[in-house]
Amino acid sequence: MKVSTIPLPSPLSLWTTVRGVGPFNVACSLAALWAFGKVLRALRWRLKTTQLRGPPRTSFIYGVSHDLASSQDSGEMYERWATEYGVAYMIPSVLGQTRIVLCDPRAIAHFYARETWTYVQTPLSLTLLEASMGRGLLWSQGEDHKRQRKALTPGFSNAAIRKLTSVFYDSAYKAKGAWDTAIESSKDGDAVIEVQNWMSHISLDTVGIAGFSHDFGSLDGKHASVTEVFDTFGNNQQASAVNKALLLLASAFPIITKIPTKRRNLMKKLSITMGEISNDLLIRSRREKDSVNMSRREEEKSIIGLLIKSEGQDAELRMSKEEVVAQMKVLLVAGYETISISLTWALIELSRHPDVQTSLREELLAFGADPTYDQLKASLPYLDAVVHEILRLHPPVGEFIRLAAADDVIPLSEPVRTISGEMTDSISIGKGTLITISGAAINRSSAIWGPDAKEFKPDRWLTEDGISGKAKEVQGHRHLLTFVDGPRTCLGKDFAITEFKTVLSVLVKNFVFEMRDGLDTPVEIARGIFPRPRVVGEDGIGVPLRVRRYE
Ligand code: HEM
Repeated sequence: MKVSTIPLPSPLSLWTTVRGVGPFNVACSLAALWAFGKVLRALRWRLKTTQLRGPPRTSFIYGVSHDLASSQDSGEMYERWATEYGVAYMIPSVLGQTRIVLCDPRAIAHFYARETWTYVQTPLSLTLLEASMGRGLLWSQGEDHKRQRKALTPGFSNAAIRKLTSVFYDSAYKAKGAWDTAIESSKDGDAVIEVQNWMSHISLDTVGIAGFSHDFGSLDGKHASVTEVFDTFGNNQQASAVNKALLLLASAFPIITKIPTKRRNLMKKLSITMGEISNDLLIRSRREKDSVNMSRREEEKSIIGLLIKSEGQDAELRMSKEEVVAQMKVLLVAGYETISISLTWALIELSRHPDVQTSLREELLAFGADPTYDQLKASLPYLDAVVHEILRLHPPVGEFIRLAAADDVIPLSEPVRTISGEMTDSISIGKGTLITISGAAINRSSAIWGPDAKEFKPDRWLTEDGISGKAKEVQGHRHLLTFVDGPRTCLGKDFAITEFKTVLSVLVKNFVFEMRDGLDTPVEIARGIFPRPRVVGEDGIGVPLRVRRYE
């Protein structure tokens, strides 16, 4: 039998055809193909995804994203919508995109169990994370994330943090020394101290020494280039309307992040500065690792020491030099801003609640000596309660958006009404769905934490009934989403809580804090890399407190 073959066009004939058709027609055909693909994907998404109710768009272009981005408390908006539309709902986002918001403990637990595999970073997050920190732990997903996390984990073990506790105390006592001097030189016996700046110095020097055996010296008044860049972000509050619009539109078109805006230039500067610091530290630590001097070798117990070790024999955990540098950037960003924000909020809330401040001081003074790592964990219940109440009310990172990389079905603990009016106790998620979880909304939800959810009440942590039944359904450290949950749960959680407790205990034992302009001084949210508190009317991220010695 004769098999007829269809002759393939030669490259030359193809080129001739393309030339004949003309570039305009080729461009039109490609655009039509792209649009067709988009329509097909949208149709598939509609078929595969439960269509839920939700708030109407307030802007044709941004949906409700602009309202959320400019709100002082997006958590409150998410909570209000949950009351109206149920524990899972849809919000209109930029350029016709839709996001599903989960406010249900069962759904959230299901979601976090599938993080980095079914639910992954959005293209915009990937672009921004890579530009600022490289392809480190926060950027990686799936198997790659698992490998990187395994290599870093020993640096955060209980034994490792127990050893680092003295570093936390050293930073706290340096700040105490400087504040003593400031108070002594004032004739009124007190001083107005801009505490946010000091909390940043404490957290930067601590993460430098504990993470890489590098003293940034910011508590000794040294200028650290990394703080300059972070501060520029913090002081860059009045981002122009154009910049804000570009950032929002970038969620639909990540390529927009390549436009050289002021924010992008700052991100670039941040990356270069952190890259330089990381490189210097890497070279020094390698030199020390090779040194025959045993006391030097002991420094390998710092987080970077362990990272560098992972460059060695164990092929499974092997990381490239770029990855090691990226992890150092991740540690700097994760360990610097978050703790500094939490400590600042703690000093604000203690100034607003003098009774809580007094009770905390009484517990610390009754305890006597500076508590050890194990005592900080188990022997100071009121300190523990204050710290967790701050972490609940003021999570430094309040909201996460992820993309479904595969179809899924998410179970709910209570049914919700769909757009067509039926009740459902699970929602189908089509590949490509954007999912939002607001830790701030869940941590402060009255439906979950009870009617006093918005109040600063450390006592709730002291009794079994202080935490309501619904809150107990929230999975995550102490039923909070502050450190999230699942494979991406904060690796530095024990580091963070120990540092938080150490610094707070030294400061509250030795000083009394008051809002400079009275108990009711309003505090607002200023937007830097992370949202930070700021006393209304202050420049940048100023939080001035009146501080006197406790005698
Ligand atoms: C109050 C302080 C802190 C809070 C509230 C916090 C919160 C978080 C959150 C929410 C994440 C998840 C990020 C995401 O999924 O995109 C995270 C991840 C991470 N945090 Fe923290 N963090 C704190 C302090 C620290 C400190 C002090 C360190 C290190 C010294 C640290 C190291 C990390 C690392 C390495 C990750 C990445 C984990 C992964 O992707 O597997 N964090 N943190």
